[in-house]
Amino acid sequence: MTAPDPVLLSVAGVSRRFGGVYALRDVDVDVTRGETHGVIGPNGAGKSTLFSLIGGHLRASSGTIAYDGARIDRAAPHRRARSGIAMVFQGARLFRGMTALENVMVGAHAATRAGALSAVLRLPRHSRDERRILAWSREALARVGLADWAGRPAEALPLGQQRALQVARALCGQPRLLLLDEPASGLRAAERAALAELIAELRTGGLTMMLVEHDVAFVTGLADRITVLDLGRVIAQDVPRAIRADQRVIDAYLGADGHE
Ligand SMILES: Nc1ncnc2c1ncn2[C@@H]1O[C@H](COP(=O)(O)OP(=O)(O)OP(=O)(O)O)[C@@H](O)[C@H]1O
Repeated sequence: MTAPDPVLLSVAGVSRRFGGVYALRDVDVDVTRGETHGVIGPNGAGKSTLFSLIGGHLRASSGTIAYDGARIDRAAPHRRARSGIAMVFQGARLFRGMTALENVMVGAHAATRAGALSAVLRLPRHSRDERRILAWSREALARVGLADWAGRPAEALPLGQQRALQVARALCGQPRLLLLDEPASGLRAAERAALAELIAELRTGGLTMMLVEHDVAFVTGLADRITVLDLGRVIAQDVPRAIRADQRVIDAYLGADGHE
C-alpha cells in the first residue's frame, strides 16, 4: 500500500489578473496534512485573493489548485465546502436574533444537504439529520470553549467569543482544511491570546489550517511554515524563524528591526 500524499492543498503557478494588474503572479503554495500554514504580506499583497481562489469565490487567470489529489480550480464554492474546505471570512457576520447554538446549526446545515435555508426558516426536516446536526453543533461549540454560551444571543457575546463562534460554525461541517482570514483583527490582547490558544488546540487535534494575518507575531507563534507575499509574488516560504531573519521579508514588510 502506498502512503497518502502528505500534501493536502497544492496551489501551483497561480496568477490572477484584474484588468491589467496582477493581484497574484505565479504563486506556488503547498499545504501539508496537519500543517498550520501562515500567509503574511503588506496591504494589497494578494492574501485575500489567494483565499478567494482556494475557496472558489474567484477563478485563477492561470495555474492549478489541487486538494486531496484532485483539481478543484473549476469547482463551485459549495462543492469545495462539501469536500472539506471551510473558511472564516474577514469581518464575517453572525446571525442576529439567533443564539450561539443556532448560528452554528445554520453553518452545519450549509455544509450538509439539509440546506441553510430550511434551518433559517425552521422548516420540518428529517429528524435524524436534525439530531446529527444538533450533536455536531454542540460538539463544535464545546471545541471552541463556548459550551456555556450555547443559549445566549450571538450578538451579546464579546468580540473574542464571536470570533470563536465563527470558528465553531466552520468546524461543524467537519472540515479537513480550515482557512482563517485575519481572525485576530480588532481583538484586544487577551482575546488574541485566547484565539491563539484555540488555533493551537485545533492544530494539536490534527486540523490542517491556512492563516492569513496582518499580525506577524500572531502568525509566527502559530504557523509551522509561512508564505510571504509582496505585490502578488511569493518572496519567501519557510519556517517562522527563517522568515523573521529573511532580508527580503524584512525589507518588504517587517521593517529594519524585524518587527511590523
Ligand atoms: N475585485 C478586484 N478588482 C480589482 N482589483 C482587485 C480586486 N481585488 C483585489 N484587487 C487588487 O489586487 C491586489 C491584491 O489585493 P488583495 O485584497 O488580495 O490583497 P491583501 O494582501 O489581501 O490586502 P489587505 O491586507 O489590504 O487585505 C491589490 O492591488 C488590489 O487592489
